[in-house]
Amino acid sequence: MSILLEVSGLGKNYYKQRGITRKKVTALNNVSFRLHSGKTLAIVGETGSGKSTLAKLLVGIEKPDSGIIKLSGEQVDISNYKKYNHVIRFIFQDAGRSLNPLQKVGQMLEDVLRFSTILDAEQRRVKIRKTLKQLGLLDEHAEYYPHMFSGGQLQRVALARALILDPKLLILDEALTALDPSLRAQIVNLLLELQQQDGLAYLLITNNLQLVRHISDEMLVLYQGQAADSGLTAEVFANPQHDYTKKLINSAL
Ligand SMILES: Nc1ncnc2c1ncn2[C@@H]1O[C@H](COP(=O)(O)OP(=O)(O)OP(=O)(O)O)[C@@H](O)[C@H]1O
Repeated sequence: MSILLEVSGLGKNYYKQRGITRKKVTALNNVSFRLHSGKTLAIVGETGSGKSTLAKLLVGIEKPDSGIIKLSGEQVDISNYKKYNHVIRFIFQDAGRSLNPLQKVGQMLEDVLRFSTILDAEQRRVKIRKTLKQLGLLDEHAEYYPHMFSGGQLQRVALARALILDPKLLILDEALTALDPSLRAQIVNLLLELQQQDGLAYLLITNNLQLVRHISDEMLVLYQGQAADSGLTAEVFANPQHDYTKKLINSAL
């Protein structure tokens, strides 16, 4: 499998105003990793360790202060949103509930295609039907508003919006956390199927270590913005190096 995403020396600082002084917060410091096509990398770490900052840098919501991001071997300026938003898509926690309540699902998907592709109206219609089907939804769901779906279906709609552009990488930032266990299992199976069919890569941000163990090939543990441990998931679980990772894994056993 080829290297899809290569991140080297990524760094990001924020500045918080405290009265008349500005306090520097280093959210990420010199973080590097690689993700191969068709594989899953889990990012874990305590609250404030920089996980969401990493996701925001990878989808261009924030700009890094240092470091290089390469996609398929080519250095990219990911903040060129229109150029890369079909390659890297993301869904956040409670993604289903962040859908526009006044917009039918078909229209929402249509807008994504109109904004980011050159497909004509008929091609867009076919693509919407195909994507709904791929996610176990029906043609008629295109006419539904978000409130007409169950929680699990809503998560599928959010996935449809993320996947309709045939991305190579999907970032799931705590996207499965709010689901109840049986629903989560359904969505995880769906994600694994899609990965096998299409060679999608996932960057899974979560503190659910069972999930990490179940679906990730590799993991990166962030601690205070830095990589504390990284490597094959089974190896990190078997032989954690950093004290924080040891504690984290012990608490999950
Ligand atoms: N926009 C911002 N302005 C100032 N500080 C920020 C901003 N966003 C994040 N930070 C700070 O950067 C650090 C990393 O935050 P981040 O949200 O990436 O952590 P996280 O690991 O995703 O945490 P959580 O699991 O709670 O979501 C924290 O100290 C946070 O307070």
